[in-house]
Amino acid sequence: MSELTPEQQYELITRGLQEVLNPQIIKNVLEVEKRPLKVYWGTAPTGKPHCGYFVPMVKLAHLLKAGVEVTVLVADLHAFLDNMKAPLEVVQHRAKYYEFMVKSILRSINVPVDRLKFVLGSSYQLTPEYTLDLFKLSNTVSQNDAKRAGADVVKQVANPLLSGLIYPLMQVLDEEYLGVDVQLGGVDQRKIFVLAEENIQSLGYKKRAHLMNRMVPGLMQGGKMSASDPNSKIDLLEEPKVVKKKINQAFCAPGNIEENGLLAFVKNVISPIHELKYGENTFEFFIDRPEKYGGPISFNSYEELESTFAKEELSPVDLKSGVADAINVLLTPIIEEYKNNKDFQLAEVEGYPAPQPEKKKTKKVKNRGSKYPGAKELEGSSAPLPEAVAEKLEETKL
Ligand SMILES: N[C@@H](Cc1ccc(O)cc1)C(=O)O
Repeated sequence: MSELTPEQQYELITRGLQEVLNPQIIKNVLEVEKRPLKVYWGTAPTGKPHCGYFVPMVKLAHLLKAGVEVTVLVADLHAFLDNMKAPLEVVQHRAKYYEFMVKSILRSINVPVDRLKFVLGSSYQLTPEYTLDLFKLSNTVSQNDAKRAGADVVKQVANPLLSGLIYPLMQVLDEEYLGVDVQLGGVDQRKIFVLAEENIQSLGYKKRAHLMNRMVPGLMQGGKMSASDPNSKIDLLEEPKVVKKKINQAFCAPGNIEENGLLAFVKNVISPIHELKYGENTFEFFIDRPEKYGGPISFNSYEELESTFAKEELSPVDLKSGVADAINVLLTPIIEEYKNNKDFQLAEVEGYPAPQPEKKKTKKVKNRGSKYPGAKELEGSSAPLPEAVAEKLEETKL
């Protein structure tokens, strides 16, 4: 159990978030029930994770520090249902890459990963019980409401498929089947969270609280860091020189602190990571500025960096160089781990770790009050890669 007081736990759990829905549910667990809070964060393995991933990772770090029991849902079926962003045959294999990535990022910011539980969506979402609940929910939620709920999450296309309506309903059910008190996600998940709050009780299940992270703005003007626009994002395995190049091309006008994806990244990613790594209220931001522009300079608080930039005492070129260096420092340990881990590399290239037909390592999840005790942990789940899948993978390479 955590040595923190309920107030300290609550502060860590909600630190830096954009919004919290139903905070009283969280407070009740911490203050009245006095047991560890259970939270899940879901991710659909649709492509290569980018630097925006640091935001939920920082939050998971806060949650673990606060003594929360954290489950990471690798939502393979959701990746499939999201307009086939990942074909069914491929998606489970790609899930492994996501698990490596999440663990690697957390280790890179000094967060122990042994208390994290990974669950693969398809391990419980195909059970008769879940299916029946899905049918029940589809009798409660209107097509319009389901469509609206998915609007910021499900890829919007000219001829929307029915799967886009099923997607949000399943995200609602996951809260119950993962046995949690709270769901965490980016603020882009808000409409699905509200759908859950409004409908889950119709199935006789309890309403959950919702924690919402800020979105990391993209590097170009306007919009969020998006997997579908390569210039707006930096991949987690990006080469240092590519990082420099992309940051150099980023939108950043002198003195403009409002539309500034770089400052937002420092504020929402680099600053909380420094706090996690070096202790509360620690911020060190160094810019190796050439002598002719004033020489090297460092900042001890984000506010100082921001106000110096606002006063135009720090130029966009120099800010960019500092941010690129800081990002490369963040990525180095992840790239190192990737280079040293064959399974991680295979998972990236093929979306799949080496086949191990003999040893079936699938573990049963200890039932921590989850609805479906058969939910499998993702670790070690593997099946041989059929030829057809290998071909599909080739076609759909990230
Ligand atoms: N909707 C989430 C993924 C997700 C899927 C299912 C869940 O239960 C939770 C989250 C995303 O956009 O990344």
